[in-house]
Amino acid sequence: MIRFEDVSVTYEGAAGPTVRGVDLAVPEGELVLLVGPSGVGKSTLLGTVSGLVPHFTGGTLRGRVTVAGRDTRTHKPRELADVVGTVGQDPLAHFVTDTVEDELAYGMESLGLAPDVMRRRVEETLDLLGLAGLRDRPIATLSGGQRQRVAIGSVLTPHPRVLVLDEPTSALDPAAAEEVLAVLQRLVHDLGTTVLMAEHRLERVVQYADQVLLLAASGEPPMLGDPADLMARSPVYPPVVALGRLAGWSPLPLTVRDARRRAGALRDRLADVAPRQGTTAVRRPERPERGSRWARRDRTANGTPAERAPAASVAGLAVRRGRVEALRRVDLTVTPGETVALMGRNGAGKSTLLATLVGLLEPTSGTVRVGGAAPHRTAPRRLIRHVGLVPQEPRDLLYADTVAAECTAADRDADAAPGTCRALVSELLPGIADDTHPRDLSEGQRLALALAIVLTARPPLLLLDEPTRGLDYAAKARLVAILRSLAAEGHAIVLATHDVELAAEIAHRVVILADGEIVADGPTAGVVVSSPSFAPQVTKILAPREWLTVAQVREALAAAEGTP
Ligand SMILES: Nc1ncnc2c1ncn2[C@@H]1O[C@H](COP(=O)(O)OP(=O)(O)OP(=O)(O)O)[C@@H](O)[C@H]1O
Ligand SMILES: Nc1ncnc2c1ncn2[C@@H]1O[C@H](COP(=O)(O)OP(=O)(O)OP(=O)(O)O)[C@@H](O)[C@H]1O
Repeated sequence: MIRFEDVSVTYEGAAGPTVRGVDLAVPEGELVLLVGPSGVGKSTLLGTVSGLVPHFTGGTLRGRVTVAGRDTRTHKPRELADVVGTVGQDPLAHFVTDTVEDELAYGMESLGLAPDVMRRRVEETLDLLGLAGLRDRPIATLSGGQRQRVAIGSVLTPHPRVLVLDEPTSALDPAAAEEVLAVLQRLVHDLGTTVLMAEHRLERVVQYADQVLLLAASGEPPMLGDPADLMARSPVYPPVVALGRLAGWSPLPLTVRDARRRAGALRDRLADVAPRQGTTAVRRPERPERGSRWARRDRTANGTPAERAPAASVAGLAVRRGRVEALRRVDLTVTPGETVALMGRNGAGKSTLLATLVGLLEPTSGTVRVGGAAPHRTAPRRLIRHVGLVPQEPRDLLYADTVAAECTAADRDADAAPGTCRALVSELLPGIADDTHPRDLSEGQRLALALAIVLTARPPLLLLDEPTRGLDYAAKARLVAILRSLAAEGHAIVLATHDVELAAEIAHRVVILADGEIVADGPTAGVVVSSPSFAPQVTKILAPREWLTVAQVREALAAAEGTP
């Protein structure tokens, strides 16, 4: 259905091709999962199928890509619209109309479908993706995950034969992600739709893949094959595979269910060991990790010793956004050194709470204090000494023309030593060039830059909205290390996330929001272990014992082998 014939893409100014030697075919009626580290060229390869590369991105495409027999170089994206539906990483860039219902109908209108067909498909899609309650809403008022659902819905309604999806579940809550993947699988099985999808959170998707297309390193030819075979050699793999590799299981299980069946012997080996809380950040580190730039200072960002006064306190908070009561009766205290994961369904109010803590929204009632000040009444230049937010859309933070200029501005705004921000970028994700336009960065690279800009000011309260969108496992591990040493130094961290694996690794505490209210608040293991949606893979595999991460299991096995 999709044919790549000796394809390579070289962007202007790049030393060599970003993707090279792609010569393979994606068969009709299969779901093929594109896997690889951040910045390796996954979006680029997807773009050659939808025609966005090189028509919109620039660069040179060599070789030939055909979709249902049409050459994507000689057909403009809109001439492919009847066969290919594309969802990019940034849903906002994709919307053409103002409301949910119009957006779902738009693609069909441009293809000239009959009004009754359009009507029926819009209704079907609203139900399928849980959007019925939002049908009249202006898109501008939707939460991140709600937008992503609309973007997916809008490409489903015309029933294209091929779907090209770039991280379609990155902003979705765990249950919504499962629903969307089940819908896609049904299209593949029942209608013979062909799906080519890139995704970093392999724990969510690998079990749905008929084949995996692995881009292991930039410029290396990709490999197409059986998911379990390729997971055995891939540099990126989900926790279930990490556990399988650790335990020496072959073939590697890709689902929690398969892993549970194999886990008997592993459970026996772990029977006499209690999960140590120290491997995850559940127990606060007693001293900063050595060797990290983050640990060099033993005082908080504003130069005072870490104090025990709360980094943030919220009492009786309500926030109304238009017609929506986004938060109600919220009480929350975050102390220095504590990492809190804010979880909950799409639209539950997580971003609203972060925006209120950073003064972007005003409380409708109740009080919010950050470092003793009311954020919405504090001047931004003063506020950055207390609190910093990495927004869900890192783009919102980026204004300059180059990575270097962004970093210079960040150093200046934060009164940090020149080079501070740039060093952070390299620490998070090596290999980002100084003169790159932030627009041309890959999603993961852009997040690394936004994060570095905020961290430059070393705010005592650090807020992160979906910080692992677009990050591969290695970048995520580096982020975890950085956040842990910040917490150890006394920074308070609140992260809104759908990434249950991240919460298990790093959070001392999990707060679950539902419909604007806090419905659970407690130590991570206690909150996530009993939840089918929020439990990480290792927990599900080794239940009823409270193991959370592969790192915990690895440490326990090493200790058990070390003892006679
Ligand atoms: N329009 C462009 N002009 C120049 N360079 C680009 C452009 N688009 C992407 N690049 C570069 O090409 C490389 C691959 O980017 P791409 O977005 O394809 O990676 P990716 O594998 O999708 O990454 P991620 O997982 O972070 O989304 C990156 O180094 C990026 O900076
Ligand atoms: N500008 C706005 N006007 C009206 N309603 C809004 C506006 N922004 C957000 N909302 C609504 O407020 C509610 C909370 O949104 P919020 O973005 O805080 O959710 P969230 O938990 O961060 O969701 P997600 O996981 O999808 O990012 C949602 O129902 C959303 O549709």
